[in-house]
Amino acid sequence: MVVVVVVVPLRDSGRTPSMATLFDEISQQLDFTSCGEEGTSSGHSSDDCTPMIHSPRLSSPRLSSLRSPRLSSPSSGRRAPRVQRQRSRSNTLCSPLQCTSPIPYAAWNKLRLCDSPSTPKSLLSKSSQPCSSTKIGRPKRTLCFASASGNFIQAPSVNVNPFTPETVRRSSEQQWKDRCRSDNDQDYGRRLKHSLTSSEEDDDAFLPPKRRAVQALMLSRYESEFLELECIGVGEFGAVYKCVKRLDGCLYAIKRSRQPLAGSTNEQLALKEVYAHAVLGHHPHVVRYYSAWAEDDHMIIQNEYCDGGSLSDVIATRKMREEIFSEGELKDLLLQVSMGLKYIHSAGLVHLDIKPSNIFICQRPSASASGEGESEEEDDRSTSAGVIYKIGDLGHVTSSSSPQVEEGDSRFLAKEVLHEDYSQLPKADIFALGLTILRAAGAPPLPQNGDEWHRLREGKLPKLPKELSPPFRGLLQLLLDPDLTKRPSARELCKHTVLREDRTGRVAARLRRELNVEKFRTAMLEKELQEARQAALSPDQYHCPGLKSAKMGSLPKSGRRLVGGKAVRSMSFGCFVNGD
Ligand SMILES: Nc1ncnc2c1ncn2[C@@H]1O[C@H](COP(=O)(O)OP(=O)(O)OP(=O)(O)O)[C@@H](O)[C@H]1O
Ligand SMILES: [Mg+2]
Repeated sequence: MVVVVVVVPLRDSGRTPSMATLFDEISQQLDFTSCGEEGTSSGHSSDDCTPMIHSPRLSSPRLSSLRSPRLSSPSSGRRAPRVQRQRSRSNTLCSPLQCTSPIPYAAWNKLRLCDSPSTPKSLLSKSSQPCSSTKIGRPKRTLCFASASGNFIQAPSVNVNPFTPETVRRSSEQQWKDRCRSDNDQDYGRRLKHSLTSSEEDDDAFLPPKRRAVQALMLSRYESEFLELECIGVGEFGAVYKCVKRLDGCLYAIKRSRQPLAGSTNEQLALKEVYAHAVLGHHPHVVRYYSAWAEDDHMIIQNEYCDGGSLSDVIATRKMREEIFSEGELKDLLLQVSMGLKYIHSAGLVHLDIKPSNIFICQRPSASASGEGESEEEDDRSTSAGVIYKIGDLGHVTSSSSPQVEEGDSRFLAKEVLHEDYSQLPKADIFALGLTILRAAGAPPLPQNGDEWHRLREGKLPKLPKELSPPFRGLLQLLLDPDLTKRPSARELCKHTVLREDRTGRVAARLRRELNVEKFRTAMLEKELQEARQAALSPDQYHCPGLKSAKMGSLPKSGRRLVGGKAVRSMSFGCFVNGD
């Protein structure tokens, strides 16, 4: 246990020191040498104290002129002074180099002494507990920050992701408890007592309602980390920008919510999107997520940039050129999106906003498109059409077991969702996927309501510019079946023969090639073996260091290659025939 005693030598000023003078004196004695940690205990992120990442490049007129006015104004009008204010505050409180002037009394007035044996660093880890509740043997003194109202400011708490398996488990446990509570009032008191004594804290820590609102605690990370190139799309929720990350030089799609977040339903949507991305991890057919943060009361999500735009863009372009997707392309599209959906559904989630503008295209396979999340169905994807379809815009994702449904686009909405039947939500994604394929096949724009809307939900397919083969049409019909139990699951679609027949041909060709290579390799080994046997039978004819081993029935050592032994090659023995 270390007790830090601050000795304040009072100057002989000829007057009794006031509290203000005392604070000024103390502030000159204290040395804030670790701004990263102490700074955060004040409720700011470590970004508040980052003079070392302040690059002169960022403030150069050339780059600032490249920044889009969309993100830097008009909001920057509000943001700039705030950033300035935070910088100056952090300089005063944090930077060891810039702590030359005394800390103003106003700032020190916000410092309270409270009872805790913690250092500022350990305070961070205990930030969820109020200072007064810290259990200690005897009073110790340390510094906490207090807000203007006199309340202690705790380090930012952590949001609860409702989609993690642990949260889902706890959430359904809680639901079960609630059900039991209403079923059996007599039992209620006993269980309440039990839950209070045993698991109340745990539940509090895991249940979503207490999640913290998104706060703009940070500086403009967007501007300092990214160079905006262009706006690539505007959706209902946000605008999406193509950006280069200054550090790694790679392209990203950065989505920024259009409306301020705090307390709005947009905030819930934004959080849902982030939660879902974070839980889903990487899959070749789901747009990859890198990071998310709040800035100026707007959510910013950094995603993989898909260079082919959205399926909706491609449908529009093709329509203009009077081109339509071939049946092979449509099958490929259906198969790839089914793989993405299979992955999402297997994580216990549903997308609920599948439509062409939420399916993205990568022309060139990126690192994330190869190797990660591969399953047995995808091993020959590289030989298929050459584009990768990815499911994006996870703003409506919800858990299939305890759904909180925010209906997606009504044009793609399954009827059962409208009727609030959430018993088989994955099948709503399948229905929306069926309509998406029909749009790609050239179906006219879908209605938002009315008779035509209902006709589609009765399983009546629209007229297409080019007839599809009966098996494929039959499959699409199944995806739109009014009886949701008849719709195939994403898993079944991934294995469906109609979608797999092309693949089967490709796999057969690849297997034939591999078989030929293996046959050739076997022939070479047989030849090698035969010659080794011959050498063993007539040892006088051979003088070879590997002969001994050849006699013992194995290949001559000198004939073996240490590197590339399995590669197909012309064979040569490194031995000499007597007399040569
Ligand atoms: N990762 C990406 N790569 C390339 N383009 C993208 C990407 N993400 C979004 N876009 C473009 O931005 C548009 C809007 O994106 P997104 O669907 O994520 O926003 P949204 O506001 O949730 O849309 P909505 O709610 O209307 O579906 C897309 O249709 C697409 O054109
Ligand atoms: Mg969208």
